Amino acid sequence: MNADGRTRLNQTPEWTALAKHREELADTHLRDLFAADPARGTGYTLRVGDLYIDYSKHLVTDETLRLLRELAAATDVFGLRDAMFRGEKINVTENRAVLHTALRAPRDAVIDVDGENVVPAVHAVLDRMSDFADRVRSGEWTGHTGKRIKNVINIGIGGSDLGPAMAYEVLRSFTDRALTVRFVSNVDGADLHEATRDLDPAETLFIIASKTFTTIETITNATSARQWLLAALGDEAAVAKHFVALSTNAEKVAEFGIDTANMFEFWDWVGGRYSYDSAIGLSLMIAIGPDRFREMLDGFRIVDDHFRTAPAEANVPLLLGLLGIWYGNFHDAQSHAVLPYSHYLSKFTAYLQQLDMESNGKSVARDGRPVEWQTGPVVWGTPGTNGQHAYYQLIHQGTKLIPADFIGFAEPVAELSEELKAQHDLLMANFFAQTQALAFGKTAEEVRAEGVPDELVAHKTFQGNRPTTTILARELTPSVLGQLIALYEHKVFVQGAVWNIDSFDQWGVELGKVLAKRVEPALTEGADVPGLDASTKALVAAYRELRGRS
Ligand SMILES: O=P(O)(O)OC[C@H]1O[C@](O)(CO)[C@@H](O)[C@@H]1O
Repeated sequence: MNADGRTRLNQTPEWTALAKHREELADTHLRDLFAADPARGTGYTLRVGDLYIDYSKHLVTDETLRLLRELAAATDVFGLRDAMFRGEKINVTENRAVLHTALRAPRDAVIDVDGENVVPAVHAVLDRMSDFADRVRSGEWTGHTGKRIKNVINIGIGGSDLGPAMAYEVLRSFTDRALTVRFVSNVDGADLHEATRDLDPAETLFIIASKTFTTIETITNATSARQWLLAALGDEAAVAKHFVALSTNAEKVAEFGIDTANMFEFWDWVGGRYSYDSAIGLSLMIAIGPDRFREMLDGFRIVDDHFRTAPAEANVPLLLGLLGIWYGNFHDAQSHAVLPYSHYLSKFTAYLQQLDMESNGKSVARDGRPVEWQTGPVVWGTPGTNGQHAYYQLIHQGTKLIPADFIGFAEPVAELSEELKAQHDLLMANFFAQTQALAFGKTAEEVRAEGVPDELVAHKTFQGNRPTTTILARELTPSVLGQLIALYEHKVFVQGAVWNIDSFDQWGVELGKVLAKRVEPALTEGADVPGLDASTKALVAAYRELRGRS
């Protein structure tokens, strides 16, 4: 038993039953499963909102899915889900509610945290953001010298960067093309340099995005941005027209020198990696306009409602979470690939890396005891067609099992020329061909029948049996983006709930931050930093020598 009264996951009968079932299926190939059930291609599909989900190419039977759902029931995934939606403090190590779902709740919803309904505050901030975004977009909000704002630079890192940066890329064809929108995250000065070098400070608005407003990378970049602005405009008063803040920490925002009247608030019950539909999305809202931002929120809500109400057999986030558990815990899969067949989704997987790996990269259970089971996978991937010519070889014929999500759209983006739209069928032909090849492979007999010489048959054989989920939507819209993100948010939730870990803290990033602060004086002043290990000490000495400092 755990301290929280739960039987340890790997000692539950449901876990043992899955392990046994896995052995029974060891010799079953996807070819067998499809041969045994001609309706599998349509039967193993679900819909949520505008998303068509095909999970037929997974190494599962009805019995597998039943056993996985029993594991979810035994670990009370839906109980924890309801607690999350109710605003209970399920982030146990930080004693916080987890309420990103309140960010897209309708105006009349009531969600209490510590006895207070948070929904009116959410909508008040959304309304302020909308007003501000409209003023920037229309040119009513000008810079200090009266020039129109033409450039928006979001300075933030992690959850204060990846979400809006990803969504801006995804929805680029919906953006105001007259605006230049850039994202600076890296404390490497090159990032800010490249983002500002061709811009006029008088036309540039900086959005400083930081939940805590203490993150050193962001504060350092924001300070440099202010110097860049003031070097050109020479008047401290210019900051008020060129800097706004997105944060939970009004005190630190004021300390930095941004008027809190120019601050857009969010709350400690919004995790950084779950925050781009909060005030953190301001740069995106300026780019696409408030209406499209709200369409995106509607998309999130469609999947929230589905996750909250759909029965286990039809619940897509539950299914996707459980499939990941099937491979990670019962097939030793170490990673999960996300492979979008859309150029606009080029930053999608990078965003999911934080969402998934910062949430579920944990090795102690909620009761503080070490887990004895695998938790979150390594999430990776890039747009599919490029990946085909790079790392797909390993997915097809390597020794590792890599479950993958394929995401594609029936329609090309509306603004493409007819000629470029005509390329879409080729893109999607690749999309469908890849999951077929991964699932069914090519047998030695089929290779031989093509007249391939004996010595090459093994090389040209594809084992197949590589599992994939296909997620297909008609077109890439703000709503569909919201649906996709909520789908992955809740999938990550399901897995954390089964593994009994706290998916909403991130203590693992702290040590490096503390050490960086300690090491810096060793680099700059040659200070003798206590506690530096021999390797790091030698590296610091080499660095100083290379910089001519010793
Ligand atoms: O928004 P903040 O407070 O600057 O934090 C940025 C990021 O840093 C982290 O705390 C750790 O990397 C993330 O969880 C967060 O998204």
